[in-house]
Amino acid sequence: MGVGRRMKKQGPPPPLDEATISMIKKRKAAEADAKAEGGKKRRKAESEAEPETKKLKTKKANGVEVNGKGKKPNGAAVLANGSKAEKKKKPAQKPVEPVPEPEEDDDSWGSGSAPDLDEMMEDEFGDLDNVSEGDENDVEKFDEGSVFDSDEDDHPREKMFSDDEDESDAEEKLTAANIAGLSRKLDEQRELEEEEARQEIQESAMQTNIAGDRPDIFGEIDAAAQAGVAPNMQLLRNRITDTLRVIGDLESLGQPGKSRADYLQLLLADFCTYYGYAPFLAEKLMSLFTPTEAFAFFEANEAPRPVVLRTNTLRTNRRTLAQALINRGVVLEPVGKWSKVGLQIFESAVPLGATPEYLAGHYILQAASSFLPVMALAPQPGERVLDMASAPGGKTTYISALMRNTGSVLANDASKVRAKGLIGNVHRLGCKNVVVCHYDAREAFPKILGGFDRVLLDAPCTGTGVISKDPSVKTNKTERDFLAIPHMQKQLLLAAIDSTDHHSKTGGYIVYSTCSVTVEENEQVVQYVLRKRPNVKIVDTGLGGFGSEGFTSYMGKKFDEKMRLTRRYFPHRENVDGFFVCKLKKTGPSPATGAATGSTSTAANGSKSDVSNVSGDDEDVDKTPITDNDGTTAGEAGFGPFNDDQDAELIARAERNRLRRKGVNPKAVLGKQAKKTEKETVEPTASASEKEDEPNKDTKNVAKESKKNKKEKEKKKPESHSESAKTSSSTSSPASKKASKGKKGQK
Ligand SMILES: C[S@@+](CC[C@H](N)C(=O)[O-])C[C@H]1O[C@@H](n2cnc3c(N)ncnc32)[C@H](O)[C@@H]1O
Repeated sequence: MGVGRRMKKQGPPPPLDEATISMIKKRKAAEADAKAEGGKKRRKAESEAEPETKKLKTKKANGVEVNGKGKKPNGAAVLANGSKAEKKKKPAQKPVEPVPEPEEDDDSWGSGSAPDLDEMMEDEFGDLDNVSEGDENDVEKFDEGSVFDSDEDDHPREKMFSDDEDESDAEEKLTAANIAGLSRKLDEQRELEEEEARQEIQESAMQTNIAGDRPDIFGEIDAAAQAGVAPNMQLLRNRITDTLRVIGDLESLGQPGKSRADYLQLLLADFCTYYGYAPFLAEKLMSLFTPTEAFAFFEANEAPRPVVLRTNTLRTNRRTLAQALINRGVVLEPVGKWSKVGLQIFESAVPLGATPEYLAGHYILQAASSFLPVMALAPQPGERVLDMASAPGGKTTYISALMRNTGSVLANDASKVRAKGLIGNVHRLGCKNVVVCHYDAREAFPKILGGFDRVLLDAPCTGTGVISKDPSVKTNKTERDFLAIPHMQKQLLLAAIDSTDHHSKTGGYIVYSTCSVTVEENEQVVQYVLRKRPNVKIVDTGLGGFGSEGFTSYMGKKFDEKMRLTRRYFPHRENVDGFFVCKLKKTGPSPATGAATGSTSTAANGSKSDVSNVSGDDEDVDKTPITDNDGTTAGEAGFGPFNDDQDAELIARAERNRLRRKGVNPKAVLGKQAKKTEKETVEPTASASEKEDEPNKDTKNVAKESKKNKKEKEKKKPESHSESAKTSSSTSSPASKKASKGKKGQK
């Protein structure tokens, strides 16, 4: 694994890793000091403290509650004892928190207020303990502050993260091996930073002509162009930094006759050459930032984001998983306080996609930013959730885990091939509440099914937030893509809204997300649906202060004021993939624009939903195939309507296999069944009418009466006899058929 680059600082602030590494470093140094003081001294201190320790040990070993945190298993006590010394260092080791958690009073550590025993025992995994040990207050506070819907306080909330909680404060400690690994990585990183600093000094030495002078940057370009040589990348980079400096102080550094626009144009051209972007895309991306920040963004796109995995709480918990992976030589850390299930990987001696834990579904490799839409969705146990564009299922399986395998998740993806990968993940991670289908979501929802409590639309997008993963985005997207893809996103989001049950007691929420940073695919899409669907409003994502606010204006366009409640994430700011998350609350039924097709939909709870067919919207739906981030085209894998015959054959085969597994001969059972069915289809009307007649004697009497009348009529009209006999034979039972045959024979 290319650790060096992953460990690299990627612009201020780098929340995912730096703070924790220095914390580990400090801890290691403190441990080394302690060691140097000598084992004897420590042993002496320990033997002095033994009576106290023993008491605590015995208490824990017996499962006695400590500070109301609930019983602990016997095995935990030994480790708890072992980690005592480190816990006392905790106040000095407080890591940077990208998302402040309301229940944690960080200042209390510094202000000298005495933390209680459990606080003393907290470490990086300490965020898990409060919940797992049944401290409901802390859980509720966490949920309100960082995950749950802002306006859901009326509803008693289920604790969302208890599944991923760990019990033993002792096991909170990373092993010595992990600490050593992290420390080694830190040393490497320090060397790398020193090298970078040396290079920067060299660079600035080369730029001596800048200081006080007005650098002739444009002249340099002309000279290079005249010489007809390929640009020297180092010089190009220098010119970028020079240009930025001039733009920052145009008055004293700008060339006479050159405007800010000239310098920006030059900067854009240099960005394109240096980083290899199509000019229109570089311009689009540049327009999101100040020139200096744009540089940081382009720079961050050149380095991979940290490798992160999500603990599958349906199978294990984060501490157990961390320990198992550490034992396999993986160097890791919790991803940050904002997530209780993420682990950031620094180094691994084994392929992370092939460990026994991976194969057993204990985790999924998933970008940190893609946790966020699911956290914003905040699915509740027992709900009906639709994941509209779900393959390969990173978010679906997280939804399923948060719902603790209850309720139902309909995981849809237009691509059949990708849906297969999704099925693989669903099985591996043990998600039993997921149903997979592959429709074009614009057509299928809510037409086929609607009335969901929550809908996630993690929309197909241009992928401008994940350029570090897929650099081809720099050149393979056209200006047309930035019209066609937002168009599709709008249609999908309308479908998502119309598929949501505004009456839902627990939900009525829609989360829209993309891994793109352009305004066209984010704020503009949301603004469009707000106009088309006045029955939705933007609500707080519940993701706290992590990320930046969405734009309320862009290039002269004004957006809804609440757009600031949406969240943007950038590689250079949060050190995660570029991402956009918006949460909407449905407040009333959608306008019935579906009248064009006259369709009504079935709600996920079986009732008829307030359908409004998206295709009935007053816009044309552009069905041009759109390429996904991975280069495949949605629906290219033969997406189409269900094939009933094919399905029947598949169902029959599955049934035969099921019987064989049970040791039953399918021919015997199915043969009998087939005969029975055949029999029933020959005489369906008679038997059905018999059954219908049974409960009501009056009906029987009426039937007898009418038979009598018929017979009388037949006697009166012998010429019509043969006809009525035909009719009766087609609807009567075999017995009556025999009788009628007999009569005929008699005749
Ligand atoms: C960003 S990816 C989804 C990633 C997924 N949510 C996850 O977390 O693993 C977008 C997905 O949308 C699917 N897609 C594209 N057009 C679609 C459509 N019209 N209806 C449903 N899905 C579509 C693509 O096949 C692709 O898998």
